Amino acid sequence: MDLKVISSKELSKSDPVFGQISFDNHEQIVFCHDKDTGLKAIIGIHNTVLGPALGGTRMWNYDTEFEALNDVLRLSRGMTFKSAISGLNLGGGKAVIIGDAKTQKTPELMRKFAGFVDSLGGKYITAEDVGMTTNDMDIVREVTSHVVGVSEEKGGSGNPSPNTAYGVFMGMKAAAKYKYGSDALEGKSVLVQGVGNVGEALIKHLLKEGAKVTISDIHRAHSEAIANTYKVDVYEGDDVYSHPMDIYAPCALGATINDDTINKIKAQIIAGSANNQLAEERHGQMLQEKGIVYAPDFLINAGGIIHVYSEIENWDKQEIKRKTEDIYNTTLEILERAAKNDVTPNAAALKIAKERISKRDNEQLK
Ligand SMILES: NC(=O)c1ccc[n+]([C@@H]2O[C@H](COP(=O)([O-])OP(=O)(O)OC[C@H]3O[C@@H](n4cnc5c(N)ncnc54)[C@H](O)[C@@H]3O)[C@@H](O)[C@H]2O)c1
Repeated sequence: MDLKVISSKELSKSDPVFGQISFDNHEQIVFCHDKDTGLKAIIGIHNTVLGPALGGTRMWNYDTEFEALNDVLRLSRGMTFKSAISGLNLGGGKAVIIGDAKTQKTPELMRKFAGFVDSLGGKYITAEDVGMTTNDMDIVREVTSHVVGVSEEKGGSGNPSPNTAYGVFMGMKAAAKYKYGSDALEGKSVLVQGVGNVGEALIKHLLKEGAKVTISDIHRAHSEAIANTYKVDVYEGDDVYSHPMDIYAPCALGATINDDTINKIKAQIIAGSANNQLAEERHGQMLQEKGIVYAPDFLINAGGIIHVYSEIENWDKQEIKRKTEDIYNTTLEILERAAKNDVTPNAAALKIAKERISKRDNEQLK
């Protein structure tokens, strides 16, 4: 994405909403508040040309409201291009709830939030994101039908994370094919940063393929537990970006490829699940100059949305798998196209996504 990551101090200098740096012609921004439950949420609908705006709800203890707004603007925009590049008939949206998911999330708060989602009449469809679980989506489902990522017991598709990890694995293999001429990951050293829902599932694929996995997670006890379970190494130093590795898989939070880290990264390939990995578009150019192959995040982490979208299209498990495996060919195609046209893979992927939206927009105008 070509949006800057800036501090909340800088954000507060801009106009409160439409003047924000991350505002990019979003169609609708909904501020939701409920006195009794303490709900403070923002729903961002970026674009609905291809279909209803689908994207998860993130619950995070933002330092300021500016940060929450900035996040929902960036994330909803990313969803537009993720669905477009993946060939889904969906627009881009996202919601953020301001608060600590561990201490402030209650069923009542989730029901109130669901009421706001319902009030949009299907223009926005929610799902889980950071701080949310399938159980929370089951609660949302009690109030509104405009939710996916519901548990299998309640007729949904269940946790999307394993499928996100499978898509990332496909994208990583395609990047390896492009870089090394073979997509085998056997013997390649891969650093997985963030071993939560997606990171852990990714480790399983990597180990099965014979990769040498090192993990890093801010929660020490959790990373040690994962290391014990899968017999992988834990990164011990204090500068993970300088760690020698063939492949860097960012699976924690976004913007880890930035001015501070870019000159340290020694990997030949970057392929991970985190949204908005490039702090700014120019960091994509810098990676290219360094010869580092970057598999665009919004392309290779689409396994999750493919998974939950199956609830709308009634796809079975085979169809979900097939569509997720398509990420391999699309990634390879985009890397080749980017090299041919001397643009970054991110720019090449974004161009295809935007063309699909424009085409549909023009058809609708006819
Ligand atoms: N879950 C999905 O299906 C899905 C789909 C698309 C994109 N993503 C993105 O992938 C990323 C991971 O998602 P998840 O569902 O696994 O989240 P998660 O919350 O389950 O896991 C994130 C992990 O990262 C760790 N972490 C946080 N900051 C870190 C840091 N600075 N260094 C190292 N570790 C750190 C956390 O301790 C946690 O273990 C997120 O950016 C998410 O938006 C997830």
